[in-house]
Amino acid sequence: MIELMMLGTGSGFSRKYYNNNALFNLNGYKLLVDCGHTAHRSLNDLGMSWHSAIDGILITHIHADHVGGLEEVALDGKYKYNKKVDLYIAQDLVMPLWNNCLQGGVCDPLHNDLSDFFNVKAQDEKPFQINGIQLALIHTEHVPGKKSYSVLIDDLFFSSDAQFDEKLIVSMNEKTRMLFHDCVLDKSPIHASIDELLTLPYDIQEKIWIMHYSDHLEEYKRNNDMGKLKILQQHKQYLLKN
Ligand SMILES: Nc1ccn([C@@H]2O[C@@H]3COP(=O)(O)O[C@H]3[C@H]2O)c(=O)n1
Ligand SMILES: [Zn+2]
Ligand SMILES: [Zn+2]
Repeated sequence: MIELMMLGTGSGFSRKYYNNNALFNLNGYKLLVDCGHTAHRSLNDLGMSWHSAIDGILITHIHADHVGGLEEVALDGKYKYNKKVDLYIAQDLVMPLWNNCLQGGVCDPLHNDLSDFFNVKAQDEKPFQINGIQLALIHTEHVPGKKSYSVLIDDLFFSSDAQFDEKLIVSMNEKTRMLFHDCVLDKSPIHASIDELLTLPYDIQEKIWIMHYSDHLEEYKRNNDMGKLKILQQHKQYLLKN
């Protein structure tokens, strides 16, 4: 069984839709894909809290809309709930996450390693399993020179933040049933844009759910053709597989 609830569907600096963070239920294991700085407010809006709502977190890359909520999980986990969640992350992001992001906020003389706060499950790009469901990280281009990953979850593709890569989308279309893709409404050198996604044939567009969009989505939709693309909505529960 796979369910999805987006804690947010907004672009990096969205005020309206919160950070693009995805709460998957994988046969009962609750995996949060990316934990940005709005994740806790979003959970609170739903009457939930990270310590009961999350078993593990997967991080795709180091931008605040994807990692900004981790400090609370680390500190609250250690000092309030005595709970360490699993942390799935590409091997080559472990040091950047610790050195350039979390260490300053959470370290003290007794706790100076990511594993003091999380059950770190570093991954390469080989498939791995969570609760009987296969996942794999796929290195994708986002900011030039900065490591970033998309994720395959069973027969679902989740881009996180990625440039438009037609070859990758075509190959993922063959392998997967649904594609969740970031989509900016203006041009961007680091994210797929709606104009780029609309160059894809209709049979591929039909399988794409856009996310990580700008706050003026509704206005854009009223005035522009969105082809066959579907819009992934914040706080809506999707049953993706029985
Ligand atoms: N080279 C870059 C790097 C970052 N950015 C902006 O910063 C945001 C960080 O989160 P994001 O969701 O990846 O979106 C990025 C851009 O808005 C950008 O516009 N150009
Ligand atoms: Zn982002
Ligand atoms: Zn990003």
